[in-house]
Amino acid sequence: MVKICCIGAGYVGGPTMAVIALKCPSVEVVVVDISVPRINAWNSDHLPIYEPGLDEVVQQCRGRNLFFSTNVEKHVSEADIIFVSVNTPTKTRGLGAGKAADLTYWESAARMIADVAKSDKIVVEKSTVPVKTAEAIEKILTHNSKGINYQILSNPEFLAEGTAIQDLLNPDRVLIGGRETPDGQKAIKALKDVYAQWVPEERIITTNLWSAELSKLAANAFLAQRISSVNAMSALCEATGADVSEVSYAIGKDSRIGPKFLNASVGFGGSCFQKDILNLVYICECNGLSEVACYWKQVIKVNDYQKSRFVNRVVSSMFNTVSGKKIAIFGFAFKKDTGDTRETPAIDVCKGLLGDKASLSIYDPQVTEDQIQRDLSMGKFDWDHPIHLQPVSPTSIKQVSVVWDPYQAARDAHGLCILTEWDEFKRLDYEKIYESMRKPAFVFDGRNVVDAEKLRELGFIVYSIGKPLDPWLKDMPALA
Ligand SMILES: NC(=O)C1=CN([C@@H]2O[C@H](COP(=O)(O)OP(=O)(O)OC[C@H]3O[C@@H](n4cnc5c(N)ncnc54)[C@H](O)[C@@H]3O)[C@@H](O)[C@H]2O)C=CC1
Ligand SMILES: O=C(O)[C@H]1O[C@H](OP(=O)(O)OP(=O)(O)OC[C@H]2O[C@@H](n3ccc(=O)[nH]c3=O)[C@H](O)[C@@H]2O)[C@H](O)[C@@H](O)[C@@H]1O
Repeated sequence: MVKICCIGAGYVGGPTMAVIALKCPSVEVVVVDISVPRINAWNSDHLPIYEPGLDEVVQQCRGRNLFFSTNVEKHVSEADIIFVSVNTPTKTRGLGAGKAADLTYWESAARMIADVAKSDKIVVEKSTVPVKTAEAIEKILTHNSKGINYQILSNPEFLAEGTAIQDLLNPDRVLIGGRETPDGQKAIKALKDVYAQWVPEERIITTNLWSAELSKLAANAFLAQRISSVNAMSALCEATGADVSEVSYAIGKDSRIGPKFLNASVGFGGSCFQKDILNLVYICECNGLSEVACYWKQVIKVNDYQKSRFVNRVVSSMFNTVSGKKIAIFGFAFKKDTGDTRETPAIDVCKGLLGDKASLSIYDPQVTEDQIQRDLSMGKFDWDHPIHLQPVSPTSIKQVSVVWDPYQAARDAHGLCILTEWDEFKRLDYEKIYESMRKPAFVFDGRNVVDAEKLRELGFIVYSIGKPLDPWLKDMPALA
């Protein structure tokens, strides 16, 4: 029986291994982590992450050929294939701070593998890493290899949160990079055999190591660039009276452009887009490609611009001050169908409003008060370290309350900001919400989920990203 061990039971390690276990009943899969609470949660009825369809997959396989354990060394030493899916945050100190990937967790995992391995191993990079990481890992593993043969493969993950199970069951492609030696090719085949149990052969792409590593960074950079492009257009739409949804539809009909990923928003979030682009920028700079670095940096600058543009709209529309005013925040997760708040645009928007002394009442169906308070008090990039290394108990911010009911969040509020596109926000009783709010009542839709015209008929003043402006807002221009 092939034995797989995955180091890192997070958003990638957990779902990915669950699907491998589901589709490969003859493979034993053990997911290990240094975080005891995380592993306990994986072994309970309340999984540590919210992902549609995940519970069912885990229920089918757990205890059969899928196991979760904190006994990292035992399972690593017994495995034939070791996936490494640990955090690769942005460095906050020292060389490359604010840009380069922090490979502390990767390096410690590699050193541990070297310490405990007693047989040949295929080590698979599942985390997103800088190009040439495999070379560094190879050095760590082979430096004191005790005659063990290590093959390093790059097998980046392309799943998106909220659709992870569907993405894993039916991926556009699986990418495997390896050495072009006979041993390297043998290792590629071993991993390919695992995926080939359910992924059609033509969707399994094999490349050299550096192409696979770079393809992951490039894919995220291209995706994020698309959002920054449409968000940049949204600003121009507001200035000219064009409607960004109509523009997106019209350009998306061109088969060379395509319709996906063209939704204007308050900005992209998530644990990876910003981190991976910063990493790409750093690699370009290290290779003397400053023009290329500047090009990609602009994607993040436009994203930051979009978030501050939104805050400025809120403040300027409400007579240039939100001091002491209650603002309801609908949605805190970085996108719908996930409880993940890493790098969510809601953090920057809330901080911007708090900076203008607003008092916030936040509702998100999947995010807890503790998480929101942590996010609003954590330093930049701190969120991407293992949970036991994050700041412990944040001092809670008094102007922030978190409620489990959107109607309660909106009661007596002057304005309402929609920051996540949860489907339920489309179905709320906005008449009831309007009645309970202070007047004039404002809605700032950062995701274009509500029907602005209907809300205007109810009496709201509505701002929708990239849409023709409400006459009220036209008179109150917001400069970012
Ligand atoms: N979240 C996502 O949707 C995607 C993430 N990625 C990449 O995958 C990697 C992992 O991301 P996530 O799963 O989101 O992170 P995560 O933070 O959810 O999970 C990482 C886990 O690794 C554990 N860990 C860290 N060092 C360890 C060690 N030495 N031994 C054992 N466990 C250790 C942590 O305790 C944590 O539970 C990152 O490089 C990320 O860029 C790639 C594609 C999608
Ligand atoms: O490397 C990663 O971590 C992953 O990053 C993204 O996945 P994810 O961040 O989970 O979610 P996306 O659906 O890509 O959304 C990212 C952000 O962009 C925003 N977005 C997305 C699409 C769009 O049209 N407009 C828009 O503002 C979302 O609301 C969200 O805040 C990529 O889509 C995955 O392929 C990749 O594996």
